[in-house]
Amino acid sequence: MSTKKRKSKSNSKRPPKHNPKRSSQRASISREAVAVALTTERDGEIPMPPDELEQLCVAITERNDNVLRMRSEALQSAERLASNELRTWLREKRDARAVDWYPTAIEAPDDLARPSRTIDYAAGEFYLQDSGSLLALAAAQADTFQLRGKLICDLCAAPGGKASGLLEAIDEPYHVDQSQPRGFLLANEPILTRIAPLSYNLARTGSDQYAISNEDPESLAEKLPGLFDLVLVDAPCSGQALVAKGKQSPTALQFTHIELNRARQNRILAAAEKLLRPGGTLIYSTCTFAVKENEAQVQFMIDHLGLTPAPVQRLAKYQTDLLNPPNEDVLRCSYRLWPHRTACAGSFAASLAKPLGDEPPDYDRDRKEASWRRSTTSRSRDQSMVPREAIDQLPFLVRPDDPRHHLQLRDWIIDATAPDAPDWVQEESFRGPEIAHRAGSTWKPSHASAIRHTAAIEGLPSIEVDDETALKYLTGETIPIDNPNSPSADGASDGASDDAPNQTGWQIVRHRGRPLGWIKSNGRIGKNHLARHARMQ
Ligand SMILES: C[S@@+](CC[C@H](N)C(=O)[O-])C[C@H]1O[C@@H](n2cnc3c(N)ncnc32)[C@H](O)[C@@H]1O
Repeated sequence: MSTKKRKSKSNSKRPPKHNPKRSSQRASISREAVAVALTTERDGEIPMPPDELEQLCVAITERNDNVLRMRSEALQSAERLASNELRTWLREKRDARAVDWYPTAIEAPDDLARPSRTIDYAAGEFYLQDSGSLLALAAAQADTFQLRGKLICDLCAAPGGKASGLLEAIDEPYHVDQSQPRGFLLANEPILTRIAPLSYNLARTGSDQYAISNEDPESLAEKLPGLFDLVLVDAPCSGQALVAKGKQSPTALQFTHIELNRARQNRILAAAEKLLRPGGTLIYSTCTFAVKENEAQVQFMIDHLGLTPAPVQRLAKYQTDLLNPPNEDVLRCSYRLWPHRTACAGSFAASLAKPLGDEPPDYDRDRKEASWRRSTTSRSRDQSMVPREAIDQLPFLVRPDDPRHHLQLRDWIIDATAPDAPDWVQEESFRGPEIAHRAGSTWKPSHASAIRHTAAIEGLPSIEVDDETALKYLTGETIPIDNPNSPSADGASDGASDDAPNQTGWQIVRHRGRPLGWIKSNGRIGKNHLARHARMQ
């Protein structure tokens, strides 16, 4: 962990340095192609000075290190972290490394070589992402307490970089202070194969205040019109900012590609407007540079969807000036991060509001009439769907009578929906946080059920491990069970006497009280059941 690593800085306080070793595709992106992408019309003027355009063409192929978007609990008490490097940075030098537009994210300390290979990362203390993608979260004010208790829809959510930030924003304050209202997030992703990473990233937050849907935006808007306080459209786009990551080819700069994306974005935005309650906020973002997919879409929302600009004061210095001809309404609620100015991959975000109508729907009612207060008929019907074998095999986990969740069976997966989830989560059969699944004839606890917030896993069998054992576990190894008196998460002894046999069966591995995943113990060793995608590579 202490190996020195050269980092390119992603904070606007430090302008990027050109690193030729990182410019693998540099030769394949021409200044002309970027220029076309930046014009609103095929033959329009290039709205950026030529020398700046040149800098952009170089920067577009540079790689930047991801930053650490910290969980608020970690920021409040750095002591809970295992990494000395991170603890020191958070205690003493956090401001110097904070991302300018999203101060609860920091650049990785130089002496923390691979943040993704730390116990703290496995324990969900931070999420790694390009600092550019934090622009949309900043526009949504996800690093303040303004979103707590809100009902939010992330319409294009996979793999969940922004959805997990929104989920923390609506729910984490509750876990720090339980008098705070709880919010709820619907994370929608129309492409089925992208749901698994989305589920994992949402589960990592430890929250159960979410559901996942796999719908086309238009059909979702028909089911849930006028409900949400905030809708995020982090749209599929030509992805010009992803060229350096190798996730997009330079064809992302072609006119036809941009045009196809623009048309798709129009449809998604129209659905997003329908999902919003009057007075609600729409955050639109992309990771592309084309004006047609950015400022021109904001113009579309104002002209055709009746939305109004909702400027975000703190982002004023990132306000865009690229529109030809300029339109004040568009420019004052639209923000850009440029890779040649800030050393992130580059991104766009805009904030708009839906005007208040005459009769705002009583969206609060949906949340208040939560599932655990609803009629016993629907509750017992859903709970009875849980197979008897699942309850018999995992009696400590699959408990239909537990008021802390509402169980649902789907495709041999048992979800545990939050008790105060809105009714439509069950009615529409959206997926919730997974607690168990069937493999062959055996029911197994799911990874997500181990890594929930401490209150949700209270009372479940667990074993506390030291740094060395935690690292072993995270790389997929079997671990020794040699400490029957190890403290459980709340610091209490597990009650075993010196000569008592070690616990057997399913147990949650915890490090400093923070859950990491499951093992199955035979009393001497713990067989590793950490989900493959959660392992350190
Ligand atoms: C830019 S990515 C979203 C990234 C995500 N918000 C994050 O922060 O991790 C766009 C997502 O939109 C999804 N998508 C593709 N077509 C869509 C459509 N017609 N409607 C909504 N989403 C779509 C893609 O599958 C992709 O997961």
